[in-house]
Amino acid sequence: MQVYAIPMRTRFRGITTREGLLLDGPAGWGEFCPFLDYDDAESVPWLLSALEAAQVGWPEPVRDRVPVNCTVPVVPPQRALEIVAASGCTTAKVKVADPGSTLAEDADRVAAVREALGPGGLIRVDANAAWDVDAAVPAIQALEKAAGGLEYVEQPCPAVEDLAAVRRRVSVPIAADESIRRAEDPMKVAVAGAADIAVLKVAPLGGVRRALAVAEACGLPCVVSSAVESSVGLAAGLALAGALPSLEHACGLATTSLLTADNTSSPLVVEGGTMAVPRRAPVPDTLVEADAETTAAWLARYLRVSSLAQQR
Ligand SMILES: O=C(O)CCC(=O)C1=CC=C[C@@H](O)[C@@H]1C(=O)O
Ligand SMILES: [Mg+2]
Repeated sequence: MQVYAIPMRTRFRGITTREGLLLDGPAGWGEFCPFLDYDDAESVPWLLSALEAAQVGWPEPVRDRVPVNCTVPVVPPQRALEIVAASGCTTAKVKVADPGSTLAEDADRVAAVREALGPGGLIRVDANAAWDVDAAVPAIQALEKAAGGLEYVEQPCPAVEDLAAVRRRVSVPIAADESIRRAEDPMKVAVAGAADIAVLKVAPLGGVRRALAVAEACGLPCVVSSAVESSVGLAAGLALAGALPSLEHACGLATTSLLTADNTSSPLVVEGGTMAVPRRAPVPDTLVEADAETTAAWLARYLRVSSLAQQR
């Protein structure tokens, strides 16, 4: 068992260092890396996902490569343009509605992304549930105009009912993310007519097989998105994207670009806007080791969550 701490290139999801615990078994390596604001109960599916990778392995894929989007954090327009241009991707996801960014700054960021992609590229935005319905509608309309069209808007509001209300008032498709990965019942989204697309994150959903079951039950087109894991954990996201019966949208799996280093000398890389579907996770032979205090905290978290998982 190994604990890592990798500095990030820029602040993303409120963090500047990505930490996690790597564990291995007969099937290979898994990554247990719930964000620090997840409590022990919410961390159980993250552990189940890591154990699936280490002890069981993943279902057979139905494709060898998957299309991926590049991810644009809350950065100035010129930096956003550089990120997209360097990515080789034709789809970009832009973080918006961050406390540190105004709607005007978000609009400038998506306009710069459109300049980098050209008219044929696809732009999606992610508000991470920051708006209420009355703020979401005009904000989405403004961002759609600035972007010259949006593929979809991810989680504009917290509640499923609000997603449904926004969906009735805007022409941009709605993707559900937090309503899937942090929900007691991920199916509620489809039942409420709240989204056009389901965003699946393999770790919070408890592994590839559990995520495939959610995809089948919700009956929506799916996008697989990472939890900004190192390549060890990212492999599970690619395995999920590789095993989905249908895949109509680029996946948010090009996120090792947000990290300053990786835990392996065989990182999972983007080539021509796509990534290969691995059969096993890469071996962590270049671990970015965490300090003693961080290591002890993660080992203690692992033991607490393991105990909870065994009680299920
Ligand atoms: O989907 C992507 O392009 C990259 C992953 C990504 O956006 C996220 C990863 C983890 C948590 C969030 O910050 C964010 C998301 O909400 O999808
Ligand atoms: Mg999201």
